[in-house]
Amino acid sequence: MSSTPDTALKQAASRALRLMDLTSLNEDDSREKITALCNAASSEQGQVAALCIYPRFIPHAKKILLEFGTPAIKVATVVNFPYGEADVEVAVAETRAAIAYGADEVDLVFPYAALMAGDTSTGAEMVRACKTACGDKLLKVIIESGELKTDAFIRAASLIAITAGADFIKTSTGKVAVNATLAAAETMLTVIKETGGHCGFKAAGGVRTAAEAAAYLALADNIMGPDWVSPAHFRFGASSLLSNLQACLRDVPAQIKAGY
Ligand SMILES: O=C[C@H](O)COP(=O)(O)O
Repeated sequence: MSSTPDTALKQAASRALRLMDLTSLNEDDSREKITALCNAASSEQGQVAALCIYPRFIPHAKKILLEFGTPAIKVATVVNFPYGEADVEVAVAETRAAIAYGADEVDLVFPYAALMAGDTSTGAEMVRACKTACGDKLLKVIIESGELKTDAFIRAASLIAITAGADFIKTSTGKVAVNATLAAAETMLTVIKETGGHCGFKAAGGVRTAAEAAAYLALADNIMGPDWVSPAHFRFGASSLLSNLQACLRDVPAQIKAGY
C-alpha cells in the first residue's frame, strides 16, 4: 500500500529530525542561547543527532545536555572556520583545542581556495593531521561546494578528503552565497559510493523545510540504497530546519525563518 504524500512527508520529517546537527554559529551566541538550543534539541517529536556550536560553548553545552537528561546528543564544533585557510598547524591546534573542550565531532573547513589555486596536497595533509588530532572522535570535512562551484572541483575535494580519512564530507559552512544544493549532494554522494560508502555525508546551509530535507533523503536513498542513511552516515546541518520539521509533524503550517 502506498503512502499519501502527507504521510510520506511526515515520515521524511521524522527521519530528518533525528539526523540533524542543530546549529548555532552566530556572532551573538551566548550561554543563554546555547542553553535554549540544548532545550530545543529534544522534544516529543524526537531528539536531534548533535548540536553544532562554536568551541567556546562546548563545556557549557555538555553540562546542560547532562542536566537535561539528554547526554546522548553529540556536541560538534567547527575549526578552520569559515574561510578554510591553508595553515595546517593552525587547523590542527584548533582541532586539538576542540577535543580538549570535549567535542564529540569536529567540522573542519577544507582549504578549498588552495585547491582551486592548484594546491592538491595541503588539503590532504590538513585532513590527515586533523583526523589524527581527533583520535576516536568524528571528523567532518566541509568542502564549501558553493565556492568550488564546478563538478570537477567538488569531486576532487571530496575524493581528497575521503582518501585522507574524513568520517563525513559536508557541503557548506552556511556562510557563503551558495550553500547546500542537490546537485553538489549528488556529486558528493557519488564519490562516497565510489569509494566504498564508508564516509558519511552532511548537507549544510540553507536547508529549511521538510520538503527540502525529504529531497536530500530521497537522493541519498537512491544513490546509496535504502539502509545507508542513519546518523552514522547522514546529517543535516541547519539552524532553522527543526521548527519546520516539528510543525510538519504536528500538522501546523511551517513558519520559515532564517536562523535558529
Ligand atoms: O553547518 C550548518 C550551517 O552553518 C547552518 O546553515 P543555516 O543557518 O543556513 O541552516
